[in-house]
Amino acid sequence: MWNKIEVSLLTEDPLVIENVTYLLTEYQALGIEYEEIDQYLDNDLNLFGEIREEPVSKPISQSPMIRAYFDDQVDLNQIIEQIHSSYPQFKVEYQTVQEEDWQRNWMKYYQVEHLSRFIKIVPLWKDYAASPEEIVIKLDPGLAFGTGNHQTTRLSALALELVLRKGDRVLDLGTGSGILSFIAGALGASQVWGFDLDPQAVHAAQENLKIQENQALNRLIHENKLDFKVNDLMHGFEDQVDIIVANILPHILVNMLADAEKRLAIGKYLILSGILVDKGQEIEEAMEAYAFSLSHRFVTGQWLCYIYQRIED
Ligand SMILES: C[S@@+](CC[C@H](N)C(=O)[O-])C[C@H]1O[C@@H](n2cnc3c(N)ncnc32)[C@H](O)[C@@H]1O
Repeated sequence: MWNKIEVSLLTEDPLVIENVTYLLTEYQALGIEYEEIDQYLDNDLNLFGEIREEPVSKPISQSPMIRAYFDDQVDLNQIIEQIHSSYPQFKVEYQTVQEEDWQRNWMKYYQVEHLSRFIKIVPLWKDYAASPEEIVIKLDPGLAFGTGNHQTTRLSALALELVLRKGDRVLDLGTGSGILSFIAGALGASQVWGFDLDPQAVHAAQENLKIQENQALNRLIHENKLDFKVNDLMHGFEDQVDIIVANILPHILVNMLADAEKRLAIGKYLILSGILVDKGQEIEEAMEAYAFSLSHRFVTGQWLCYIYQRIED
């Protein structure tokens, strides 16, 4: 087992937290935690050790801190450089932590995620007494993006809950941990394909599939209706589906719209998530070139999720 590197990122600007979280996951962070740090400054320096224009003697409220963990094999300098080039306002510190300490912190951080009234994401090591109408997905959150604690996943899950009908065939692009594929399966999809460009994510999804089966959590999720594989978006995919769900960054999403139009019959749904509010217009303009009409637009915090419905050409 490798040791881990714990990277702490402190900012005075809470609005950039979600963006940086997204970046960190793209750089294969193994886990991400948030904390509100009390700032009691009794001198005239701000969080970054600079002289404040207006001296303060009373405690400054709270500042958000992100703590991300990486394997100590990663190129940390490159990651920090990339973060700083987009978000120079972050103060970054890091230290090496022992594997055991990391595990302990990690397990404390992950809790049951109540994605909706019905959909519950439960960390592998947690017990959860579900009521009969609840859907429980057990995941090992250490494996890939998609633990349920990111707003983009939550919005995609809500969109699936809204439009998925029993027997639907679903394509999940950028499957990560497989979370949306499992949700689709549990909601009654008859066949689910989960694709990801990252082989580690596909491996994680396959491992998480075994967890569902071993725990006999949900008889609707089983090997013969879920298929995970490495693929760039929906390249080479030739089946017709009822729903395509994709929680990926907008500049990647736009590359699959033409294929999505071909694989969805009239009345079927395209769910697009992973879109920062200020990128919404870009997606809406791109969608004008295709035979889709906007059915729903969900917003939470800084994130947007669209449900488009296929219409006649
Ligand atoms: C934000 S995560 C979403 C994970 C999960 N579906 C969820 O909703 O929590 C985005 C995933 O898209 C994958 N990805 C990025 N570019 C891709 C591409 N061109 N084709 C397929 N997957 C891609 C990443 O590897 C990552 O696992």
